[in-house]
Amino acid sequence: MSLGCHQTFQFPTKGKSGFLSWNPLKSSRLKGNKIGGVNFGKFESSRRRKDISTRSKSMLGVDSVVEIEGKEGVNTGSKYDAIVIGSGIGGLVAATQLAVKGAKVLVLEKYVIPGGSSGYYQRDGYTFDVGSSVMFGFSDKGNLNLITQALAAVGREMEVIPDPTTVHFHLPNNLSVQVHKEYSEFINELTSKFPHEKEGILKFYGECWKIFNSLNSLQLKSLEEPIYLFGQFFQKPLECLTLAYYLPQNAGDIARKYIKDPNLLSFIDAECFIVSTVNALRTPMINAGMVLCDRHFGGINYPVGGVGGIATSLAEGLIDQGSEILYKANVTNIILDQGKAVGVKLSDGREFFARTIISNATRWDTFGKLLKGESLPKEEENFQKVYVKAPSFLSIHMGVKANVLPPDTDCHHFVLEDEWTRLEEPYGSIFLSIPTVLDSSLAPKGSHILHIFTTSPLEDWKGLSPKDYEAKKELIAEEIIGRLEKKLFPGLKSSIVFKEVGTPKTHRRYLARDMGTYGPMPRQIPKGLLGMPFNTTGISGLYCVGDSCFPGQGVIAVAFSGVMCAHRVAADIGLEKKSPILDAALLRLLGWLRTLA
Ligand SMILES: NC(=O)c1ccc[n+]([C@@H]2O[C@H](COP(=O)([O-])OP(=O)(O)OC[C@H]3O[C@@H](n4cnc5c(N)ncnc54)[C@H](O)[C@@H]3O)[C@@H](O)[C@H]2O)c1
Ligand SMILES: CC(C)=CCC/C(C)=C/C=C/C(C)=C/C=C/C(C)=C/C=C/C=C(C)/C=C/C=C(C)/C=C/C=C(\C)CCC=C(C)C
Repeated sequence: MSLGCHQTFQFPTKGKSGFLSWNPLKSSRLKGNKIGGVNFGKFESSRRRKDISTRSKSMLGVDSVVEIEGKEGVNTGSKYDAIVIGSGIGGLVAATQLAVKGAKVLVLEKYVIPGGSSGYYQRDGYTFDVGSSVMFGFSDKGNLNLITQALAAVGREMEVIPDPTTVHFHLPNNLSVQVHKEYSEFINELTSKFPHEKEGILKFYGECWKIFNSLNSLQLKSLEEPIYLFGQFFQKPLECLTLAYYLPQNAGDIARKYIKDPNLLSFIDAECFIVSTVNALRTPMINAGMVLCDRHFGGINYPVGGVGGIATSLAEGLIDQGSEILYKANVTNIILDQGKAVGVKLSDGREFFARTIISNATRWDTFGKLLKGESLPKEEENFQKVYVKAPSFLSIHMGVKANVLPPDTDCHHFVLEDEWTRLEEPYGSIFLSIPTVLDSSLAPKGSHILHIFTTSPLEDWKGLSPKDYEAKKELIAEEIIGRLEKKLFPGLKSSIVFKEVGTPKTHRRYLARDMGTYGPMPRQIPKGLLGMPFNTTGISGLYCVGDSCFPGQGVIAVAFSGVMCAHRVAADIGLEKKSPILDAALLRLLGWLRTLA
């Protein structure tokens, strides 16, 4: 796979057989369980898979089909009930949830494997996670374990390794805080650093628990579907009112009600920054409540074999349901007919049609690139007024000699050494994950993986000659590694046995995200989550899913957006209950609420 002189960061490698050499099945199991009255056991699905795959392949007659399999859909007009553009976790969850409801779905993915920023790649015996290795929503309890539930819906489960510490913070003034899985241990640790703020700490995190417990008590479906929404209000009025109360609020304001110490407030900024790329004053309280408690409730669990196994398992599960996924399928246009989205066109000229189109590309890509020549719908104008693209990032994937890590090193670290003001600056904060602390099978014996990343704008990498680009990558990587050597691991530089650096250009190219963006971030102080659009769009038949939809960035967040999207689409194509009159009223109300943000 040649990437041209601007990229050294290559995604999955091929094994001797010519197939992708990583076998996620070593960590993903097919469950022969009953879901929705249908048995999704192995025999049934593989039999169905066999006869369909031949038919679909000859129908398309193309070599670039990596997997394309299907069955007759429930639709009458188009061959598909839904086309999903992109196979990030958001797209895959929407696709699989629709498929288990009985829809026939086609997922079109530009790259050669599923997962997007939750994908993987392999080099020299290492399996690297492309993006974050911190998995929320992957436990075996509650209603918020959306990753576990998404896999189970298509008869899959993955073996996971619980992480005893979500993250180890290394902050200015030598403040070191380990976020233990046990809530009481975390609170003891934090209050030992800020004894004068014990009450404030308990009150702030206590409010987070109020939100988490309310969320965890609901059955999560589309907030744009009135029969479900009003039903939840009826069944759980207190919980729904609690969530409605917090919906327009931000974590920083609530923290300031109880906490005065500026260092502790900065710590809460760092807590929020790692999940929203902005400080607490700009982080929606609902999102803060979700992540600051899930890590203690269900805990952070790492999938054996790497994060890439989640997407691979979902894609396999989708096929088992008789739906299809096509790789190397770069969608360049969404086709409209009398203002309704009816199909897509690929860069190689092929066209596919469906009753609905779901875009897992960012809203900037969807409306800026895929809908050519259309004026921006009012809703999208509002979105772009409230949200901007967060910067991209620089990632360093390294293999190091195992003995450079002290015993009991934690898996995830966040480093900001000297000045709190550098938190949100490019290259200011460093994220570090060492997934081999939990799963040693990801690296050759005697070595560890270090995945280091830091925010970096695409502008920094524009207009450079190939030589200068390479030199800049080396220089910045050297500086970041030097900081980690000084702060955490003496001797780090000399222990490196493998190193690959990805820049915002790499992320733009491989994740197909405009400017390589990390996701949306509020332009100014937002009204919590109020301004974040859900899944319907101003174009009939077109839906969005992923991190530029409610509730925003994060694998668990996009999984929720996938669940919501599938429910709304299923109602619109007749697979779930729907009330056109209530729909129109709710969608108008939600549209109006967003204008208040
Ligand atoms: N380092 C990190 O931790 C990191 C980096 C970026 C994003 N993220 C997180 O990952 C999640 C994003 O998930 P997501 O589901 O929104 O999307 P995603 O960006 O992970 O996946 C989108 C997928 O759509 C494909 N795609 C885009 N445009 C396409 C086109 N025109 N034709 C065909 N395929 C196309 C891409 O190749 C990609 O596979 C969020 O949680 C985000 O915050 C994490
Ligand atoms: C409709 C209306 C108007 C109203 C009504 C009321 C109600 C009922 C409401 C409801 C609501 C809801 C349901 C909501 C929900 C929400 C959710 C689920 C959310 C979620 C979220 C999540 C998130 C945000 C997540 C995130 C995460 C992330 C981003 C992560 C990341 C990570 C990383 C980056 C890593 C780090 C690393 C180191 C440190 C190394």
